[in-house]
Amino acid sequence: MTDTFKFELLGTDGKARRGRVHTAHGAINTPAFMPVGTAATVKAMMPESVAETGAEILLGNTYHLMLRPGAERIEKLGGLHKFMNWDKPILTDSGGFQVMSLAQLRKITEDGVRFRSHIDGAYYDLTPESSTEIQRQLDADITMCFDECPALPAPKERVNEAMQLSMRWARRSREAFTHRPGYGQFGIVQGGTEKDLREESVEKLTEIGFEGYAIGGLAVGEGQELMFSTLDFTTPVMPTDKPRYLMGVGKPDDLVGAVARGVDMFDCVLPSRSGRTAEAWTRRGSVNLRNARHKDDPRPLDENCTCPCCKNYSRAYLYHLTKTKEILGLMLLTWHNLHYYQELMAGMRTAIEEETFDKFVVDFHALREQGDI
Ligand SMILES: Nc1nc2c(CCNCC3CCCCC3)c3[nH]c(NCCc4ccccc4)nc3cc2c(=O)[nH]1
Repeated sequence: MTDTFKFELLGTDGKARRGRVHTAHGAINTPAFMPVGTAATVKAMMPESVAETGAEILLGNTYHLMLRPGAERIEKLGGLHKFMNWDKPILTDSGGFQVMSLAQLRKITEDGVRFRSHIDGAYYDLTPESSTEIQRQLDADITMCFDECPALPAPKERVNEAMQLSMRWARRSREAFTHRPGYGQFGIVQGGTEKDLREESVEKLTEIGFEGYAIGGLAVGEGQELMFSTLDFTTPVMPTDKPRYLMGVGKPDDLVGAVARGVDMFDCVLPSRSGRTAEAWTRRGSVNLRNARHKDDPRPLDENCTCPCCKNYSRAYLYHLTKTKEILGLMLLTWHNLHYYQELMAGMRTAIEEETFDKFVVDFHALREQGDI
């Protein structure tokens, strides 16, 4: 446990960084991948299994939890850590992004967002103040600013409007934040793929001052090349002594490319969601367990993987579980994918420490070109 929120930069290799974030509920080694626990659970996983994969922090979600079971209820029950039996750090997103992607109807005004719940059709409001308060009630170690993330492609004028609104909301979020030892709030850089807008957004957020800075507004349809080129001119102007969190990213090769461009933290539904759609991620690429070619295959998913799925089960068995829609299939594939993502991050942390990150990247891509896995 620690009493102050802080980021230690432990080493660098090129633009790649090795660090450690200290929070009220413990430390997070970076580069870090944060599994997503949308409705206070990482789907198909027990919390102790999530910890066993190596995850040191997971994500909760303001949008889902405010609708059901309600932030007040979770607060009364002792907060999200107790509610979901996870005693390590939790980061909660501010809900704005989920409103735009999930709610039936929504109206954005200067004050915030009014939306209709996708669950019961009732109307709700989310503002920088109410989002920040809900995240406090959830007792999140890391709170995200309330922002507006425009879908891409979008005209520069639209991207600028969303960025300027998000910067005004960032100041309101900061003013509503309750400073407590070990708890931090991250600003979210917006600006689409526009260099000048990204630079202005970083400038405005660092003027307000946060414990960390997220790069939002990406992984929304711009493609990997534009995402990487945006990182190329955004991370260099971000504070070096604070964590950088790229939101919603991503596939394994996205993670490697973004770490190489100076990103420290990531979250994505991909490893858990694809675990439920029978897609397994391995060091040699992805494997679709619905494919009949696995029907008689006695080999594990990945001979080199040490997860319970690869140690004890064959592809033939995983194919069987997939075809029969057995719950164990979801559990094993989710566990494998989260384990693989954590192994990938651990490998990058070691490579940066040993200053062999360039070789890590070469080996990572070479393995994936072999195909036929
Ligand atoms: N505030 C905020 N959040 C963003 C998010 C949500 C990050 N995940 C939260 C997490 C909380 C718990 C519930 C789940 C979500 C993003 N996700 C993506 N791409 C995802 C692209 C993607 C990747 C794989 C599958 C589907 C979609 N771009 C994002 C941009 C922003 C942004 O600017 N502002």
